[in-house]
Amino acid sequence: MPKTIFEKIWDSHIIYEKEGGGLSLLYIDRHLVHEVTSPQAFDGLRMNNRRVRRPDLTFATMDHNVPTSDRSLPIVDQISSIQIQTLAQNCKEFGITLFDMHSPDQGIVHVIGPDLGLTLPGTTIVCGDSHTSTHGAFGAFALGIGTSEVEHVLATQTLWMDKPKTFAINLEGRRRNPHAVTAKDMILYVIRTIGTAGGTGTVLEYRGEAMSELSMENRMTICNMSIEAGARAGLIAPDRTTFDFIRGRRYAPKGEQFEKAVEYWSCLRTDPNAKFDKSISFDVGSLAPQVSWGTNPGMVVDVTGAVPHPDEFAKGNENERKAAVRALEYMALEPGTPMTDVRLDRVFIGSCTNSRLEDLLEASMVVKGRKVSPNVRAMVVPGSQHVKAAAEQMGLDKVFKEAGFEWRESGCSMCLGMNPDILGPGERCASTSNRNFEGRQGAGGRTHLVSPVMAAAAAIEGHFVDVREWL
Ligand SMILES: CC(C)[C@H](C(=O)O)[C@@H](O)C(=O)O
Ligand code: SF4
Repeated sequence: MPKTIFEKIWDSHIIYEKEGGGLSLLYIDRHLVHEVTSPQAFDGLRMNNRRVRRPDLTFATMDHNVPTSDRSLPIVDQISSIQIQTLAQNCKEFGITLFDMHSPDQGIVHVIGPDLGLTLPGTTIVCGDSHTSTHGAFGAFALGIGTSEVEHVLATQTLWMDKPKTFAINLEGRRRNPHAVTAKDMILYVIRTIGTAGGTGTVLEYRGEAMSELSMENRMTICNMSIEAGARAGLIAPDRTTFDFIRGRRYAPKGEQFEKAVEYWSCLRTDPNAKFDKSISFDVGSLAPQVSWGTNPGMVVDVTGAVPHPDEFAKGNENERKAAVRALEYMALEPGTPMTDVRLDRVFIGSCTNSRLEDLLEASMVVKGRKVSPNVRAMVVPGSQHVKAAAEQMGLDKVFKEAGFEWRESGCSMCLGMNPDILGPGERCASTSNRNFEGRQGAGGRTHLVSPVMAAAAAIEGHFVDVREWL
């Protein structure tokens, strides 16, 4: 029977499956760990006198709570400081490799996995973090799990789960201006269309002409936000671009092993007649840069559009209309206002969605030779120390600093308010991250989700602009 790539990975990892449905037991190839969702899992192991089953398949980093300023200084916030120390102690006690705050390999968990070659096609990857879906860009089944599941995986290297359904997202056509209309715009448009619950219970497979021309960085941006469409995971079949990215990375197979792996990885594609439970098609040819106006990642318009009126949603359902009213109030926006008139206080280029080298390079091209608007405070936070070093080697730090951006150490930073980088109440921010929920970047802060080039242009102008005119 023809199979989708997801079904191939699923079938090759099943240890136990009950006839007639119910939970299945899945083998896990890679477990990534960070400081926020792991402390209770390790406590659970200790209480039951258990060890970590496969410390060699488990890797940890510190990302959510770490400051992005001078790391030789003590961490002021008590909770952050405790979480960080606890992770270090747990990794030591249980024999897990940790990339700590001072390691040259430290970074956001979903950036360092691919950086280090820990993320490989055809594998199952879990982490106590919803954006684990990022790793699906390599043709892996990668999903976020809760803390009790983290404990289960630590103890057994397996996971109980319901088999998700499959959902094909066909992205066809070619973008007219791929520098200005980015992978971020593609995924924001998908979520705007299918909604934040559109992918519930499914694994999204992104397919089509528009996907094959994307770099791995771009593919990661797309898979990263699968979770914002409500999906369990998102994935993309691996191809030459994938194999070239992996070759030579620290934990990737080497030499003959690599060639053998590529042979296997090349079979990881959906068979021609395989059936998806759902499918939808998009033409990206005329796609415009996207900007979120509300408080969930589906509340998005074209940058050339205007803040919508709640009545536009009345046809859908009353709850949507009410959500729009509340979102507009929180965001302090008037219906009908052109998006290009929305003025900003802050700009954040970073997060596991858009903090890789290519993101920073693209943004730097917009910034080069220009100055950040005097009304805006703007920062760039590379996703990992590797990204930071590579960007510095290319002189990108200078481009950003000369324009008036802050250039910081790697971590989750202002993507969420778990470290010193936060918005003040009422501050409005153009952010390259993935969530614009109320208070996400700090209590009372207002988030607009955009691509790195849009964020860069907005920093310069002090408001949104159609970046197609710049690039
Ligand atoms: C802290 C963590 C549990 C959380 C997640 O799972 O996504 C965070 O990374 C986020 O982006 O909100
Ligand atoms: S960068 Fe943001 S979305 Fe990504 S793991 Fe960190 S907090 Fe979560």
